[in-house]
Amino acid sequence: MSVKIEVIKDKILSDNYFILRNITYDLYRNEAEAIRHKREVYDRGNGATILLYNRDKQTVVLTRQFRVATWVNGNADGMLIEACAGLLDADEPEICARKEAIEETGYEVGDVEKLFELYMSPGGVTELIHFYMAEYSDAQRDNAGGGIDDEDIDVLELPFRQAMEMVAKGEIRDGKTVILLQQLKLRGVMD
Ligand SMILES: Nc1nc2c(ncn2[C@@H]2O[C@H](COP(=O)(O)OP(=O)(O)O[C@H]3O[C@H](CO)[C@@H](O)[C@H](O)[C@@H]3O)[C@@H](O)[C@H]2O)c(=O)[nH]1
Ligand SMILES: [Mg+2]
Repeated sequence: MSVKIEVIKDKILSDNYFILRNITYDLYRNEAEAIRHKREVYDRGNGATILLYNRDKQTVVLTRQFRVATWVNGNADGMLIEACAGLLDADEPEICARKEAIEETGYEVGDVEKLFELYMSPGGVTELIHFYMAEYSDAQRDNAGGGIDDEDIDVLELPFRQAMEMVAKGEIRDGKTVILLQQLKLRGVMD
């Protein structure tokens, strides 16, 4: 199948902090007649996320913070449990993952493993997230974590089994975090 796209109009609706665009384009598929689409696209940049796990202790390190986007959409107190993550800004993805681990959880990890890069909400959000995991040890704790600037992040060290139960009960309901926990389960290194 060959696809051709001809952009008719590309308008910035907001560039207040991130960028919201409205793109009008003609989509030609298989030389057929054009279909005209008008779509809003939200560009918040790309990100990296990293799951820290300890095989000996059978634990993972997660974060908990207030997420206003979930609060306006049914999450009563707005608090969300997540693997640590952040926007790339000017960093390479692996550098970003390591930085976020130190800033948010306090752990300075050694080897990190790249899993994959996933679009998280392709209907309208540009974000591509780079996924990593890394083993951590108590000795790698450099600081208490908690984030930078106005971030106010709790660090949670949880038994892996409890984290999986929390997914089943709907207490962990962040997509990237569920994907990472399931990847760890698939490895067979956690009970
Ligand atoms: N002033 C202002 N600050 C903002 C705004 N949006 C975000 N920020 C600030 O920008 C920083 C973003 O923190 P990061 O740790 O880099 O990103 P994140 O919010 O944890 O997560 C991002 O990355 C993940 C992917 O790796 C994503 O899953 C997540 O949706 C998000 O994009 C935070 O200090 C946050 O307060 C905004 O609209 N206005
Ligand atoms: Mg973050």
